[in-house]
Amino acid sequence: MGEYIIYTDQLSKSYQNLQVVNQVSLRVKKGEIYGFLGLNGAGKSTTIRMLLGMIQPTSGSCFINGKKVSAGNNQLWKQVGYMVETPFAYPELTVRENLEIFRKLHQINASAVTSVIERLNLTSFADKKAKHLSMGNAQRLGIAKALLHEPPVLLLDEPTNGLDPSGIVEIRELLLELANKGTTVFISSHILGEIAKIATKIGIIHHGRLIQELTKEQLEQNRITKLMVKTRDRKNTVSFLNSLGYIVRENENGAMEIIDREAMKKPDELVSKLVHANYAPTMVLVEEEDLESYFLRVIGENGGLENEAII
Ligand SMILES: Nc1ncnc2c1ncn2[C@@H]1O[C@H](COP(=O)(O)OP(=O)(O)OP(=O)(O)O)[C@@H](O)[C@H]1O
Repeated sequence: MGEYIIYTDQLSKSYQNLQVVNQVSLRVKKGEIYGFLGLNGAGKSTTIRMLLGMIQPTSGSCFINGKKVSAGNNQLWKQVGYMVETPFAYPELTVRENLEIFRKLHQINASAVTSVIERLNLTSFADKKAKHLSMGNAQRLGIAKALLHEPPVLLLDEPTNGLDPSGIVEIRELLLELANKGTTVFISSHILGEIAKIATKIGIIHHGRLIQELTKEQLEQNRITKLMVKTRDRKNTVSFLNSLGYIVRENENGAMEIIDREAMKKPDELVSKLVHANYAPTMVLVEEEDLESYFLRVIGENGGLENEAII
């Protein structure tokens, strides 16, 4: 356990008969950015709330920096900065006043507020009431609060919700900088593309189970390529390809998309079969599976999307 900053052992949570987190064993090392991915309702927030001692697990346990997480462990809060789904703020108070309250509560030095405001690009909103902030800036305030005491561990639930593209880049760079300095970052999202840009490790949770845990490098290796083909007679080409055992779907550009490991290895063979059957391709493209497709494929291989909100 020693080398892990965040460690959970068979962590489980049930509500009535519904098991929402099922024997999740997470291992996160110092300085790692761990991307915790899952569809809506997969169990991400419940796991994060257990890591923060906000919810009692039904069974199993979690440790942060070697200390067991429990509701009464006040020391834990010094180690962890967190932001869970809705960034917490006093709506009638300004950004600065919100941060001041937190600063006094945790006896942090006075300069911390101004520096975190600058860091999160909130200077021009510092005197604005929290209730008048845009969703993206409210999110920044939430992250500012999490960072105020410069904790060694950051737990962020969907931190880029509501941020515009430049805000997403800013937060990404900030998290990378923090991780480079040794902060351990645990970040949940349902958008793999965004997480993959910064995460050094990725865990995929589905129906409460951790179905895959892999490093950035493994993710690259596991991504499969796909073959895209266009012909002049799409309908019959699809039937022909189906008769050969290929699963074909139409993509948004009207091309036929074939995901098949064997076909990828020898795209020329597939093309020559098409030519011989009089379905000569007007376009052939080999494309690497995008991260979103990878995520959905892994989930599909583990029980599929039934009863899920599609992301
Ligand atoms: N207090 C509760 N009582 C009953 N069921 C709950 C409770 N809290 C969460 N759940 C259920 O647990 C499941 C997991 O919820 P959770 O919020 O952990 O998912 P999530 O992965 O964070 O989803 P999202 O991306 O939508 O936030 C959901 O089916 C949810 O309805």
